[in-house]
Amino acid sequence: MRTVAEHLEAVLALVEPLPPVGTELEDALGAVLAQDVRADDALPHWDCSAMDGYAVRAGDLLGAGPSSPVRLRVVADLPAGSGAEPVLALGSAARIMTGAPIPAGADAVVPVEQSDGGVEHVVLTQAPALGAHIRRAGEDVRPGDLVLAAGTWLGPAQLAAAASVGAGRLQVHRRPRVAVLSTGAELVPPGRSLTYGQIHDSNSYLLAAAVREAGCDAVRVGAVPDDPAALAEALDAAEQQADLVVTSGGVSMGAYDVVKQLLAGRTGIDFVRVAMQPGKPQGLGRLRSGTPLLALPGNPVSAFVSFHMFVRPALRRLAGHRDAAPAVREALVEDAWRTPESRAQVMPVVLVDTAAGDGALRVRRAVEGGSGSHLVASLARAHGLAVVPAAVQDVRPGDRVEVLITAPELVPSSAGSPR
Ligand SMILES: Nc1nc2c(c(=O)[nH]1)N[C@H]1C(S)=C(S)[C@@H](COP(=O)(O)OP(=O)(O)OC[C@H]3O[C@@H](n4cnc5c(N)ncnc54)[C@H](O)[C@@H]3O)O[C@H]1N2
Ligand code: MOO
Repeated sequence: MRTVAEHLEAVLALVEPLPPVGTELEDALGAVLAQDVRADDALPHWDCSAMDGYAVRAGDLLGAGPSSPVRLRVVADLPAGSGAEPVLALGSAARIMTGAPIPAGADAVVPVEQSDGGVEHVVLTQAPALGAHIRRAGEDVRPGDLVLAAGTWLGPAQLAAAASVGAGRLQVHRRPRVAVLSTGAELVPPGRSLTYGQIHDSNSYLLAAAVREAGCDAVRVGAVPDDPAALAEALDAAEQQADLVVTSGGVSMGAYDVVKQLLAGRTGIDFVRVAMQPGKPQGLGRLRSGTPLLALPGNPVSAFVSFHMFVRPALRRLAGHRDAAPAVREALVEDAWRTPESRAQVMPVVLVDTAAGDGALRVRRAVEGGSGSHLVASLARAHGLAVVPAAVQDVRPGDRVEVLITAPELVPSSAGSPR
């Protein structure tokens, strides 16, 4: 048996970041940058006002106050976007709006609230400090600064940073495309009725959705029967249209384990046992045209766990993330359970509110008494997966575990921030 870390390394060796493509900023959400973004210009571009008010020479207002107002001539009106370049002589002011460039000669801004709001002349009742309410050029970014480094994930704030330095198009790693298929003679699509012995295919929905949630495109091929010829045909089609093929089922010891039957003899494909519960049997390798394949076990919880432990990191690497490991959070365990000997255990858990007030995340098993890899409907309750190392045999209340949050939207706000 190989360790989780060894298997993850073997999985990651199958994939590389996808090549860069040019994209409009608008379409780049969730992609990973394949270029550095630098600023040509300073940001702010020039000294500008942080308030709606009057640009002044502070020296004109020494001693100004509510009982000693000072009257200045207003020589310009400067809305944001104004290209005017007035010069303030002694005894003058410019009406200025937030974001407009500070005129030459001005060295402070007095907010409109400290004035009579005059248009030709203004009466000011405040002596501003030198530089008051002026945003300085280059405070945010200096010319030539690195704004976003290659490898950065692009969320809303990152797109705004790119936009602010004028980058309208970006080079990003192409979004991974993943073909998902499940295997099993017993599988029937949801929406159709079952005969005795049949079940509904949930894994192809589970895995396609997990792929999409990870920011990738999924082609859900659906269920393929336990027939090697049919599977060969489906895999040939899948590998032509995908950067990665993910299957579920048919990798264990059964007489009809079709994935293993078809692929076990092929060079470049291995079927291995990973010291992990659930998710012990795993297949991996390259299909005929070199497309990587990850063959996950068919039990739904095993497939879900395998996705988060192995497929998700592979997707992150394909997508261009420098760090393949998704973020984990440390949590305190509330209940107790035994774990299998010498195997890491990945337990579906919920985050709970204990009103302890110490800010720590606390978890309990999502299913009382069980880590059964067939408990697919119960899996829907879980907020995350606690990863218990192989060396641990007993998990006790108060123990610390690492938790991969898988459903942040389900976590009640009283349980603390899941992210
Ligand atoms: N003799 C042994 N039997 C089994 C072993 C073993 O070591 N020796 N390992 C067990 C473990 S652990 C797992 S995990 C499973 C993995 O089996 P397969 O990957 O071959 O999966 P299947 O046999 O095809 O299915 C297992 C289980 O999951 C259900 N299933 C399959 N696909 C779907 C789907 N798309 N949607 C919903 N449910 C699905 C299937 O009906 C089975 O109940 O092997 C153990 N056996
Ligand atoms: O390893 Mo299996 O994945 O326990 O159910």
